[in-house]
Amino acid sequence: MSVLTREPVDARQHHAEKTGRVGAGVFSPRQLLISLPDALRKLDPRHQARNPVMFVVWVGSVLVTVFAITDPSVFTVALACWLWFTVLFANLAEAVAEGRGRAQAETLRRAKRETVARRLRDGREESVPGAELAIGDLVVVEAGEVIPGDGDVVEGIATVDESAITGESAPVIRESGGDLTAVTGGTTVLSDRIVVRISTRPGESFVDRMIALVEGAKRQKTPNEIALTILLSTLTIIFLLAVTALQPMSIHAGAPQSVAVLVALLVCLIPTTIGALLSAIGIAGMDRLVQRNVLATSGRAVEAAGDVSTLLLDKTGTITFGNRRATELIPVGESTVDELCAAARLSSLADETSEGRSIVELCPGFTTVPNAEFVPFSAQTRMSGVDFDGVSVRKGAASAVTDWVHAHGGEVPEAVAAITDRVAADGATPLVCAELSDGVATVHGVIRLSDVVKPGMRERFADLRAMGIKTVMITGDNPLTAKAIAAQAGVDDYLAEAKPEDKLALIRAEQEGGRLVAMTGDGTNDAPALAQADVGVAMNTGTAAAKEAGNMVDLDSDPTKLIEIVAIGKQLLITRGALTTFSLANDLAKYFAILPAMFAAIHPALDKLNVMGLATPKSAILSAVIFNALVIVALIPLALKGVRYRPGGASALLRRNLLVYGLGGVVTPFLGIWLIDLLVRHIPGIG
Ligand SMILES: Nc1ncnc2c1ncn2[C@@H]1O[C@H](COP(=O)(O)OP(=O)(O)OP(=O)(O)O)[C@@H](O)[C@H]1O
Ligand SMILES: [K+]
Ligand SMILES: [Mg+2]
Repeated sequence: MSVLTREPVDARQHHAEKTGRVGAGVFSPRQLLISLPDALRKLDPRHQARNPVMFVVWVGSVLVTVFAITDPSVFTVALACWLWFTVLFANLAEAVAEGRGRAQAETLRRAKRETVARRLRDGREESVPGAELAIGDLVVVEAGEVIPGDGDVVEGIATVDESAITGESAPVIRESGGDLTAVTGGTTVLSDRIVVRISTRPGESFVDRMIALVEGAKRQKTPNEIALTILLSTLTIIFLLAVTALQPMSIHAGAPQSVAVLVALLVCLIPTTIGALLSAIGIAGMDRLVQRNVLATSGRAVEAAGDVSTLLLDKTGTITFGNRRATELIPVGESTVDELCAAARLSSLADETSEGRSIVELCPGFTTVPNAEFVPFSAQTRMSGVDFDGVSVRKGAASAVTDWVHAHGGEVPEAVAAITDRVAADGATPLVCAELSDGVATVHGVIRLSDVVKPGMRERFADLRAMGIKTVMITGDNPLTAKAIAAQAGVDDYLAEAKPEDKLALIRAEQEGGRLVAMTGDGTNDAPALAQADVGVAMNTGTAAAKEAGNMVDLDSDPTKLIEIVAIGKQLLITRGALTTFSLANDLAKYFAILPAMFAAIHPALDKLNVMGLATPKSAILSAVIFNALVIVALIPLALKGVRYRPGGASALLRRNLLVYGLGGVVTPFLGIWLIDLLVRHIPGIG
């Protein structure tokens, strides 16, 4: 089964082409033009009110426009225009960011086809529209048919084409039992026949939620965004008070200022750059995840990913390929290979897990057991088997079967421990097979389940270590196997014989230390832990319960995707920080442009502050406002693409960004305003 392998780079590019998803870094000026109508629509004050900083600019624009109409001059008209441009450019940033998601939503809508479902009722089949299915309904889907809704396969095995949602053309296998049961409405069955139990209401399906997500329809401010908005609003209020207080002082000094000039000063002082780009940065972060085939249900999860310090991965199917197969039978004591084979086969006849199926394949034969009562595998008991005619057969983890044999008064031969240790030391999983008949419990032998560590794991975990993230492997498997696989894969730590509640407890313990925990998983038994983790990434191949519990789904079902998710989260936080720094720093130069201009008439000494040698007070003020607006457009590409993130020490990164964006923020406006002034001074009535 190559279902879980991925050829990352080529496949993703191919995917981007196929689904029309634009690469995250690509930004073309054309997008600005396309998004213009949306940006104009966002001039609606109800929309502006959501962003306090830009709302102040909006109100200022209205005020200056009123003066430009009642008492027109070249200066006030130009000022009014550029104030409106400032608001428009901020809208444009958001509209461009949203526009990218809309293209993706369009592709997804195509996956939402009208379907006719073959519903099973009392053993009979009836045709109903896909939109009328209810949770719990059973539907039959055969080769060539579209799956009518999200659900879990409860019967059969089939290959499914999921390219409509993942963009990946290679078919995937979906089967009942085990951790590959989830199917998505809108995908197509390619071969065989499956029965699916519907798990979501129509209109709330996975594809519906994906569409809402990429369109940003349900986008809510994240906690960090809210905190930053409060900070920016506070600064805005302070500057508003300062500028208002300036007027009585100016009047007292004999140089009353026009409302237009006061508005210009205020707009230049308040943090408009970050205010304009904040929401675009958040949307772009989500978008970068979608580009990598990860869907997050909340922006909060993306942010948390940037601060994660511990990563929990399960072993089977995550670090290893997970298609554990029986490869060897080792009888012990009196038992022969044939006896072990027969017992192993019996205990696996109704075992729907891939392990169980592989045992039946390894031990062919015809067995019919009337009145058999099958005992399915559970992560709690770590055993599976069958009871019939007073005979019980069990196979399972060595410790579990040993306990079972002891409980029935039997003895486990000493050879068993040596064999299981040997098998486990290779990183394989030993299952012990035992039988209880006529009140006597006997061990038949050991089954070796082989599994292989995915390639490249060691390097990826080393990357995580460089990012300061600890990796912990958690597995239900025995300590020896766990140790062997942990060493092969290069994780920092491991927890063996973990039951679902142990996974949950481990996450809680890490979180108590104030650490943010990320976890990937696919099984129903992973669901509680996925829900508890700050970042819970469910594999798309996993069960519906796992996908419901987590706050992200990886369509590629690549557990190491978490490395990219963390990088995207970090990039989001860094971009926001860098542009905030730049925004606050670049307001500084504007004091030097505007304050001397305002008071040059009464305090000629202030002209010393006019270090840029700006032509006239009007040209100085207008140039500052124009620069303030243009810098927003200039930074849209950076806001969308994100500041580059390289794994490394956090303090080195902080120092570098302070230097680049802090110092850059101070210097750029001096240059920019000076250049704009060179042009503006030629406008009659200004220069
Ligand atoms: N079908 C099965 N029948 C009987 N025993 C099984 C079966 N599948 C697994 N086991 C035993 O139960 C143990 C626990 O399985 P479980 O699925 O909880 O964890 P795991 O798959 O080994 O690890 P992970 O948590 O990494 O997926 C296995 O290590 C194995 O010894
Ligand atoms: K500003
Ligand atoms: Mg498992």
